[in-house]
Amino acid sequence: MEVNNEMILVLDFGSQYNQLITRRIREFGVYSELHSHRLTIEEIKKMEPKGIILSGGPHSVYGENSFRCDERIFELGIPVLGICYGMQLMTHHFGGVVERANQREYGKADIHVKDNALLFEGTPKQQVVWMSHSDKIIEAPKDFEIEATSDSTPIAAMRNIEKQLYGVQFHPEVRNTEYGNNLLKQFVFQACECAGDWTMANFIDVEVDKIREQVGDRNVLCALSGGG
Ligand SMILES: NC(=O)CC[C@H](N)C(=O)O
Repeated sequence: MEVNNEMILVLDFGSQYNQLITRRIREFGVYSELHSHRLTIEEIKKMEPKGIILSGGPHSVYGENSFRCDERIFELGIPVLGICYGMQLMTHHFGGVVERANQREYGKADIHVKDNALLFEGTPKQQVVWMSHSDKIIEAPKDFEIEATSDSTPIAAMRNIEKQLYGVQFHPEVRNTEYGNNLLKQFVFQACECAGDWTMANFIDVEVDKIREQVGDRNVLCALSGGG
């Protein structure tokens, strides 16, 4: 049986919304896994992800013990989307400026989207997103374009076209972000060029085939039900 191996890797920096990211992507028909930010570059390469998402997280990029990932992921030639803390980490790595703020922005915000913003294709110029952050980016790194702004967060989304890097300060995985699903779909299908023919059903079929090989036809039901 033909198996679709495409996978979007989500690196976990500790946000409470992280399971939702993989859940949404699986709902689009693309397999996605959540893994620790501590994965080594070798482990990541072995997984052959079609794209990588850096999640949000409670830390500040300037903290001494803040979670980090192997920054060589930015050089793999694979599209990367940074969400909130993930975007701040990307900014910090590429020499942009993240401002440490004491005031927290939590709740809905209106953003204004620039023309030709890939992740926002097909959605209105003015849209509502869900923000949950204190720090914010006040200077995008060199070669990054600002794709969306809001009154309180001037760099709400950014992109480096050549390196296929994307960042959003808000949370597209949360339902309160009006076009969040659309944004994740754009990343998965346009930026990462996934085919999206994965379903839970063919995943189970593959497992069944593997079990059948091991235990033979007659015992496969038994093995599946966990009985003996
Ligand atoms: N939700 C997040 O990822 C927050 C990022 C960072 N800790 C901030 O406060 O801005």
